[in-house]
Amino acid sequence: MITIDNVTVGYGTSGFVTAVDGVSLTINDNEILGIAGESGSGKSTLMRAVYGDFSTGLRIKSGTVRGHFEDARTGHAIDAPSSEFGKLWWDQISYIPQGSMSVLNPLMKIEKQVIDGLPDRERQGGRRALRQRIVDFLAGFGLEENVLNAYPHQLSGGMRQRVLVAIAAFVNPRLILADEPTTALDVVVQKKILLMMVEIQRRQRNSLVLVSHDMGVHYQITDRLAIMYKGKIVEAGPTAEIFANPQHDYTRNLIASLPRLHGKRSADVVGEHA
Ligand SMILES: Nc1ncnc2c1ncn2[C@@H]1O[C@H](COP(=O)(O)OP(=O)(O)OP(=O)(O)O)[C@@H](O)[C@H]1O
Repeated sequence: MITIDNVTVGYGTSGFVTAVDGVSLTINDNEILGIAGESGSGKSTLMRAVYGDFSTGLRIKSGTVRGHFEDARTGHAIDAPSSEFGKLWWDQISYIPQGSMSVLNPLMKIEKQVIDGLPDRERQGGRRALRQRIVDFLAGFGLEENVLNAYPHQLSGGMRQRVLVAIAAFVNPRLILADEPTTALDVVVQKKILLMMVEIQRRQRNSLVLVSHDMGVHYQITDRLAIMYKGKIVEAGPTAEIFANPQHDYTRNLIASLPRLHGKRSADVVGEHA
């Protein structure tokens, strides 16, 4: 679905500060791919490059990020570099950035933000019908209709985060990029939201890339895992294999820093809640 080939990404117009250094990685159809690594290792930068968001001064210095999708309406293959991904936002790719409060407009009610953010075609059946579809969809996330009438500050952090996940999933994109979607939340709420994301992925059979520094989260829900260290991917592979046989010292340290692996892998966890 996405091929990242030897990509070097950084910031700056006059100078260039490297944040991601010669990374190659594939995002496959129908998988949950985890990206782990310490703060500043380049995880968010890699996500922005994969999303094709160059608004932060981000620049791909060398290498390529290419997407391979299928147009849901025509069935035609779409093959594009990340500089053209803006056209694929919503339909094919959606993004849940870090920090719900910084993403949601504090001065605007949720309803307006959700509806205004959707592509025009979603509004073709009329605003009322769309609103009802959103209400039904939010119900699946344990969110009641009155959430739509609220301003972001009137919701808890967990509710805001669920709203963001719901918006990202509503139009059934083929790829959802989630950058630390639950980091600021307590573990109970975190678990609920992650389960929701796993359930969406299993239902929509799309791809979810989950950035988290929490190896426990990766152990529980990801199929494959890439470990970043100082701008590079130091190892990548099936999550179970990386936990069973970590190759890199940094990965070994990350795993050793976990207090105890007491969780179950996603199939069991989701099964319990099905
Ligand atoms: N908008 C920006 N302008 C300039 N430099 C940036 C910008 N965003 C990130 N960087 C730099 O790029 C490097 C990688 O940052 P990035 O946010 O991608 O790491 P991260 O692994 O996601 O960290 P965290 O876990 O703290 O979010 C860091 O040195 C950071 O200072």
